Amino acid sequence: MGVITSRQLTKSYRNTEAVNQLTVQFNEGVITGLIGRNGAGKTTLLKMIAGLVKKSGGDLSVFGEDPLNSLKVSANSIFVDDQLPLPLEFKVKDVLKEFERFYPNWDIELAERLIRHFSIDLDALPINFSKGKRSTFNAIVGLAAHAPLTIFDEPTTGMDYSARQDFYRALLKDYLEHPRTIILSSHLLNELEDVLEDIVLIHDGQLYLHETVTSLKEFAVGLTGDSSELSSVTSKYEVLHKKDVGLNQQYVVIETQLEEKDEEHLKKMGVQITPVSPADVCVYVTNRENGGIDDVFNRSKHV
Ligand SMILES: Nc1ncnc2c1ncn2[C@@H]1O[C@H](COP(=O)(O)OP(=O)(O)OP(=O)(O)O)[C@@H](O)[C@H]1O
Repeated sequence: MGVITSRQLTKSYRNTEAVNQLTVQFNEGVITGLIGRNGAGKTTLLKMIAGLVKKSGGDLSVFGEDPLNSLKVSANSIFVDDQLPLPLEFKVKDVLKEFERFYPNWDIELAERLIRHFSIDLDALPINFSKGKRSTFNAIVGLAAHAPLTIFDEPTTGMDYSARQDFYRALLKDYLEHPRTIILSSHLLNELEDVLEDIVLIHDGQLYLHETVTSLKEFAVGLTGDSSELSSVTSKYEVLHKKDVGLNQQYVVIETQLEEKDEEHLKKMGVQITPVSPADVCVYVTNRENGGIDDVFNRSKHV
């Protein structure tokens, strides 16, 4: 079931269509990753969902209501990014106490346990935190709120690898204990694969794909081998990505799985067949029109 549905949703800023006629649904009780290149429209979309930004056109429904100025949406959701607006004089312990008033499901015990785990001082002023510490603190608040709709906009900005791994683990464990709808925007899909159930990929404000992580793992297949052998077979498939990897050798990524007879033929010809990670699929799908970075250096394409 879709807790959030948009139809032809648009947000324009002067000459930019940050979100462009986007029709998408986020499923209830699922952790969805919102993925997209820089400027794809992720933050704009998430802010519209949280009721923080006004749409320019189309329809958006969150818990059955237009989220802008909706008490139902603000009472049932939390939006976490790298800026948690707090009074300057608030210490960590003040924030934890204060949030109890705003979030009916606020889990102070979980917040305190996570604060201890991440070595955050209860008497510290969040305003003085380093970038990574601030993100960690905001992420803790986002988890402990146990809001039915929890939105994390690039929650791990500045966190070191170990803090990120701990956050993903905490997110998953807490979600299993308290299932709810979680949307998480990130550039680090390869780190998140095991946490996410669904992936929504947007590009230029539009929906590119909405798949489960499981099906995205089978979305494409990578082939490495002799260029002419490969082109004889791959011409009938949708090629997502191609690059030279040696003398007359290529790596080609095709959409969908190979037909059995093609697979047998390629294997006989010594072609290596490998899975393509969801993170790479997202990169290849959104690079389709621009080509890869190799094309920038391929002078013959620019003459
Ligand atoms: N307040 C604003 N005024 C003008 N343009 C804006 C504003 N907010 C966003 N944009 C533009 O809208 C587009 C989408 O921006 P948005 O921040 O939603 O992308 P994003 O996917 O979150 O990017 P990133 O991954 O870099 O954070 C960009 O071209 C951005 O410059």
